[in-house]
Amino acid sequence: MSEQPEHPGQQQPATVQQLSRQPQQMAISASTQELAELIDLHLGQLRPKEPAWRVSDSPISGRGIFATRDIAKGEELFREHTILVGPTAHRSSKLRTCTLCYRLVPGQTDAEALCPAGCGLPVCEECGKSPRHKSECELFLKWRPKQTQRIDPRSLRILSVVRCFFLDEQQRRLLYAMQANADRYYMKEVERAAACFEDFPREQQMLDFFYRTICAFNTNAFESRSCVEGHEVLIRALFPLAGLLNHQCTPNATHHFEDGETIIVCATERIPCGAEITVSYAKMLWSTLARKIFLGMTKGFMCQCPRCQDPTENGTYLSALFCREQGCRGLVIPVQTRTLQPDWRCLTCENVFPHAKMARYQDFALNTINNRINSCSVPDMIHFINDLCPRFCPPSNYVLIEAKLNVIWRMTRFDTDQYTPEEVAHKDRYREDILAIIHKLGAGECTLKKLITEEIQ
Ligand SMILES: C[S@@+](CC[C@H](N)C(=O)[O-])C[C@H]1O[C@@H](n2cnc3c(N)ncnc32)[C@H](O)[C@@H]1O
Repeated sequence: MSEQPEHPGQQQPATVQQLSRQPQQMAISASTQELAELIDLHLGQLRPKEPAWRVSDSPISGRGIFATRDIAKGEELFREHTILVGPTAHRSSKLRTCTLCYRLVPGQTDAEALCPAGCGLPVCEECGKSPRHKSECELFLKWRPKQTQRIDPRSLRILSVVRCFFLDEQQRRLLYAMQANADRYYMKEVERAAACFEDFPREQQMLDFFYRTICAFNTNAFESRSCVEGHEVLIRALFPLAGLLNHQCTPNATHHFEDGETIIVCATERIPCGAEITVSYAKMLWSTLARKIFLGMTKGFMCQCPRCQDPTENGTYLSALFCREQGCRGLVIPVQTRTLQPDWRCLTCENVFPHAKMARYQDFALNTINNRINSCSVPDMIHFINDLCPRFCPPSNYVLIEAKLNVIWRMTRFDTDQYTPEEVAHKDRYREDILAIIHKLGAGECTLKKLITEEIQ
């Protein structure tokens, strides 16, 4: 459920193997009814008097959220505070960010940003005096951090998990009522954190508690990007209600963050009474195979939604590649929809091609276009999209669409006035192309549409 998933790539054999083993789910300690009650308590004042939704068992998977009346397009469905949150602590992020208010801590060095008590957590002067930091500081001090002059991303990342210590009884029940897909690999996060302390807890019960929390994070968490005093903050957060939203590739709802710790879910389409409310965990414009690989690898399921079952993807042909038969430049699309290694058929000459061959063409397009995205200026990118790509990639193919999106982002977010009128006209045309795809997919007022029409930044 992350905001900007990384591209899953295509057809590495390991991926296919990984996908064939479904993750085991850890025991869930509450019935759907109990879960619904715990969620009501968790929402507190944010629970509307008459919610437009209810929690119930889902035909898609496990539990889900359903409309209790007709919901209008664009309507806000709910807003919710997180129960567990902390910095993602990616190496690329600014680590000198206060762990409570997320402001950049003044100073030039890590040492200046770290809590003077030696707990190893960056914290601003004000938050350093708060009872919340005091309890976290005491716990980290007890474990004896090895690094006291440098911020260690491994110990910073475990903070969101360690915060499960400070949940009250009711919140713990809620945490244990959330789905948690097990994967022994997740234990690595605990091991990496343990290496940062002299006395990290070793008791099995404690390690199990951390492990389950990490599994709940990896199954349900949102990675939110927000802007605090002009600097970008990346945090991962668990929202028990939003975490119940199941996935559809063309969903009827979307989310955004008010601040990193509050999520807002809105309808992108009219949702009839009784329908399940869904969001997308993958990028809207990826091809079906790219989405399948990503969802299989990160969430352990194969989506069976209507879009996944339509080889034309509502006539968008996001997967299409060129036919390489002599004299034919028809569009080739995957035939079967329930496999990761479909046959592909040309819509013009009707020849059928094995997946391995088409996967090579797709990989070539992906790598070539990604290399350009990473190395080209905007004018070069426009020339590449308009004049070179059409030689090897149909205009409908999703990697070419991603390249157009990249040009739009760069032209609207950075140095907006340095482009020629022709370049701006190309950008506007790309935007129209993408809006037409969003329309064909039936994606309504999705976040992507709002982003490219600059309704939101
Ligand atoms: C964030 S949870 C969604 C809520 C979950 N259904 C529950 O009962 O708590 C994500 C998990 O739900 C399941 N899921 C969500 N969407 C799905 C879909 N379209 N098809 C199959 N499983 C899905 C997968 O097991 C996934 O790992």
